Amino acid sequence: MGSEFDLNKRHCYDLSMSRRTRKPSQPRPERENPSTATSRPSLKQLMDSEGGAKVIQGKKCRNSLRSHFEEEEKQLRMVMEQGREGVEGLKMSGMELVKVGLIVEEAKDFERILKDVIVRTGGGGPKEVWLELTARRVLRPTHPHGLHQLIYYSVYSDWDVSTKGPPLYWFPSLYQSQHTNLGRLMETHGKKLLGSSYRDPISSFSLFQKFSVEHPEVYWSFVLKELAVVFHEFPRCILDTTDKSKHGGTWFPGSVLNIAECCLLPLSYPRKQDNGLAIVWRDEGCDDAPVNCMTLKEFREQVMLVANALDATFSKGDAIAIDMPMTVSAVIIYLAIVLAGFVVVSIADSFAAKEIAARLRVSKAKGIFTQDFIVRGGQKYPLYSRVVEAAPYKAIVLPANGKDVAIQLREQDLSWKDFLSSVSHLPSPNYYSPVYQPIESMTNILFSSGTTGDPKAIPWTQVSPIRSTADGWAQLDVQVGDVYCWPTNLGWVMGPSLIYSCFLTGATLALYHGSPLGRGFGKFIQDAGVTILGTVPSLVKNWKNTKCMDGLDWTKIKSFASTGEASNVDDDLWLSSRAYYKPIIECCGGTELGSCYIQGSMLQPQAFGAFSTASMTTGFVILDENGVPYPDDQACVGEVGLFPIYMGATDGLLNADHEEVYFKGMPMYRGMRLRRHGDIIKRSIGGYFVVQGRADDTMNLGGIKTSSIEIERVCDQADESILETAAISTAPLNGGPELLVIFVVLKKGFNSEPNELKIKFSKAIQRNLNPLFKVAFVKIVPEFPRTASNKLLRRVLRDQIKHEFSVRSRI
Ligand SMILES: Nc1ncnc2c1ncn2[C@@H]1O[C@H](COP(=O)(O)OP(=O)(O)OP(=O)(O)O)[C@@H](O)[C@H]1O
Repeated sequence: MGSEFDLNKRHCYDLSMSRRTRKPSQPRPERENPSTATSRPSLKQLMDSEGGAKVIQGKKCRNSLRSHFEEEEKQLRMVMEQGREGVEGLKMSGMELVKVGLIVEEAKDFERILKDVIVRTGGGGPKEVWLELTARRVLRPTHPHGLHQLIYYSVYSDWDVSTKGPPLYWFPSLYQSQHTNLGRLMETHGKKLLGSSYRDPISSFSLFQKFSVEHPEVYWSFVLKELAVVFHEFPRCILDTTDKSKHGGTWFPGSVLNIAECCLLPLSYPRKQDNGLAIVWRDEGCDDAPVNCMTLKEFREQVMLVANALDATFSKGDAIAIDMPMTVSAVIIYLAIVLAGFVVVSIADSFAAKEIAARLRVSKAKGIFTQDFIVRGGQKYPLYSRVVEAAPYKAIVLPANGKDVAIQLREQDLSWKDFLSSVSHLPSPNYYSPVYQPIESMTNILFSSGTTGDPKAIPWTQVSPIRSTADGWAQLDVQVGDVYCWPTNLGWVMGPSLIYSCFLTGATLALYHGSPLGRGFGKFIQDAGVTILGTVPSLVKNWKNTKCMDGLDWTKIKSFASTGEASNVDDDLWLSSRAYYKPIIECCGGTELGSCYIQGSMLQPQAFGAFSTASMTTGFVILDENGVPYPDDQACVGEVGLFPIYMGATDGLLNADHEEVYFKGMPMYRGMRLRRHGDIIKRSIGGYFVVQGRADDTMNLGGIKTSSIEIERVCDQADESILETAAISTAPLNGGPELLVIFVVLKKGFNSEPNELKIKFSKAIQRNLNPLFKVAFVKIVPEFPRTASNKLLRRVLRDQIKHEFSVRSRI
């Protein structure tokens, strides 16, 4: 099995192999330059300057330093040779520690601690050593990333992924697990439901997940009570499967509610008090000002004010768009639209006028909320002018800064100030009676990213928010008292999901009004005391590469989350290390599912860039090329086929044939027509999953089906000049086997020749994946085409290269 971690072996410092023995062609791992990663001098600097060495070392001279480290290394070797199995890769010298940025005294201490850890875990393997290292907080967020890399990759240097599964970096404790949302639920009901098979939340997690797939109505009846879902009329039952046209089932039939009202009401369980913190936020540029706070009561009154103003401007049932950054006002508008029985049309603020127009047309939106400008990274970008180009019927325009908009509006448009003043004559403008609707009513029209084709217009009912929140509740463990931040936009599924995940669980929503790329964002995470931080892989890459978060304290974070694209192991190592190795819960799903179908879990050990379970109540199989499912316990790679009964999944699309997109041509399994999701996933030994990309991105190289992501993982590591790669295959003009083409974006300040890279890529792919694969062509580009949500568009690269080949053939 092509192993992701084998590649990282090239990151590994086999510390028994000194620098002298490293072959020149062997790439050094990408790591922080000690001299820039820390203001402390490196050993080389110390040794180059006699004076420097004296400052740090007092009387110790170069030779005694060396002999000290040699002595320590000898002792360590003795410990490890005393018949204990130990961890070979950890035989490191103090020199190596100094090389990654520790000062000499620290290196000595560190070496001692490592030795102690090895002794204490004597007989144990890498997992035990890593667990001990993290439990003792040996590696600190302030340590240079090079040290984290050195230790992690060394600990796991001899780890065989093909027999042991991916290396694990986080392990739940029994105590911790019993205090998670899902752990508590399992402790309360586990024995009753699973009988004597139930032991504890960790050992019985998989069994409980399977139970939830087989008895979703039981699971959801429990979880509903844990969330702030208040029915105006109770459902007749949890699940009704009599309507066979609805593959996913009819959920909570007959119930009536207003899901926005559920967000706004105070409640005893989960505890939501009027004076509790609903939202904390900060504007970019005010990084030293106190964090702004809004209580639940203040928030509710604002939402109700806007709901009244909506009634004064629109007709019931209208679709109303929002195209602006995800600010406090945007969240208020979102919930006000739902509270008042209108439908939100979510449009990401990065779209061009044409894209906005397409979304307004499909949704038949009667108006749009937008801003005059977007302030991001210290720059001001026009937004209103872009929106107006898309010709909405009516725009309500908020100011990016200050009290009023800074531009001239069209005649039919309203400023935010005028919009709100339309209800100032009401006796209680801050009070609104919610519009209760059947649970299946549409509340939001979202659009998929468009990675595989035209974006789909996806209707969210009142079921979707419940499903979305429940995933966060179960797997990210969102609880009362948490401060939850995820830089995103209402135009992406994470936007609405984040709103509901906070207000239906009693957590506080944290919003940064500005760019999440810079230090200002990181300082907000620190100052707001964020406990759950959601990310996308490109953000993490940027934070790590620019080092903009160095020195900030993120240790209140109890878990991270990542979604959108496959994560990079080393970037995640960096992220997790910011908070003493907290878990990064990978989430992968779809806008049309309202949820994740695979996730990480706080009840299972976690591996970087991998998913540990199907989400609660989700069942799926992995299909081979003939559509036949692999056995559940077999390591394999194939396309996902979801079990169709799925709480929160769509049963209609506004601009495409739902049946055709998700069900037509899918195989039957145990009497069910499976639901298409389009992802290729790999299941490893131990049941961990890695997403290998979309089925459309699969390549056929010399008759062997290969995923682009697998090739990219190898190529990303092939040379230090590489920031990222994209692999596609194309049929040659004159026919024959598909050709493998690698697109490359280089790191700033690096230069490389395509032909040199071609040789390096071919060698790396042959060594790590398949000796028969050969790179046909390498193209260096300044950046990759991406969807507005930052997903790589391989289909655009495929078209580009096809065009380029055909032009060349004509010359
Ligand atoms: N953590 C993740 N790791 C890898 N891939 C992910 C992850 N999260 C999401 N994805 C990818 O994104 C997809 C879901 O994205 P979204 O719902 O926006 O639709 P899309 O499939 O990108 O767009 P469209 O259906 O329009 O082509 C997943 O099916 C998966 O391919």
